[in-house]
Amino acid sequence: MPQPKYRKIAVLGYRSVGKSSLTIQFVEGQFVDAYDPTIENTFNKMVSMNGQDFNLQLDEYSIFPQSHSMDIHGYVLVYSVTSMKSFEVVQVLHDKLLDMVGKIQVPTVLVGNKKDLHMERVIKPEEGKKLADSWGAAFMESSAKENQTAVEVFKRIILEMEKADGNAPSEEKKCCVM
Ligand SMILES: Nc1nc2c(ncn2[C@@H]2O[C@H](COP(=O)(O)OP(=O)(O)OP(=O)(O)O)[C@@H](O)[C@H]2O)c(=O)[nH]1
Repeated sequence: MPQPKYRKIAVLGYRSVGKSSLTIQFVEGQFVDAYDPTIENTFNKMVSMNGQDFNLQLDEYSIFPQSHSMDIHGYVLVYSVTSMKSFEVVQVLHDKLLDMVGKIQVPTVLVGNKKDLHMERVIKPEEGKKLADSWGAAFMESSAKENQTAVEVFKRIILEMEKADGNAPSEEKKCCVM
């Protein structure tokens, strides 16, 4: 068994889009209904994907992570499908982070969260997909109420980081959360 790979992932987005909820759903398997504003928070989780263990550090930020940016391996950029403002903010964040890392592409998953709130939706899936395509990033919609979509988000960013390392998958990878 190869050594676990340590991977640091930044979860970024406008306030109240569900960064904490998605991360907690992935790490602890539960949905927290209360809103507890976070400025910065860190979680750790071991995940196994296709025979490789990943020791994930998940850093959630509501402000831009100026000083920590250099050692981040992948970005989960979150907006809420119910908030136009959050969709605008995620574009600003993406521009800023490319400027900061000085690359034209970094492993990124764009996530449209709160997809369960059908009546309040203002951003269509196609709009999110189009934006992610323009970045060369992956796109997903999620609901932090469903464990499966939260797991998919983090499975996807692992895949994007592996691709950036030249480890493109030959087939659909299996992911199991430990
Ligand atoms: N219906 C629904 N509510 C959600 C979802 N994700 C988060 N929420 C709710 O939205 C509110 C904000 O969620 P948080 O996870 O605290 O959002 P955040 O992005 O971490 O917020 P900040 O800490 O301010 O940056 C909470 O009341 C959550 O319960 C979702 O997918 N669906």
